Amino acid sequence: MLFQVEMTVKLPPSMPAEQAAEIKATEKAYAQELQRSGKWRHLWRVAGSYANVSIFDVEDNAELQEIISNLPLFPYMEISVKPLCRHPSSIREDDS
Ligand SMILES: O=C(O)C[C@H]1C=CC(=O)O1
Repeated sequence: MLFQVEMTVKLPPSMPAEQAAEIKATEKAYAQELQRSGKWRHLWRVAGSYANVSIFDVEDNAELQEIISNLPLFPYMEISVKPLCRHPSSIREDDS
């Protein structure tokens, strides 16, 4: 199942820079592992924002929830999820 997920990061301004850097590094490793596994299919920065638009390819809603809730930045993000299905005019083989 494919999902579009939008994540907006809102770290508290009071968080020490060292702690923020550690969380971001852990997040990066987790995100890259999920990309290598194929579960996190696309990851795009929203220009001008500390936000991303991502496409996840997971078994079901429960797996998406598990992945997202384990993101190290999860407590500091606003997240929206939209389920996707194949567009009838798509020419891409891997859209479903
Ligand atoms: O930077 C972000 O958009 C937040 C998050 C998503 C992947 C990652 O490495 O950090």
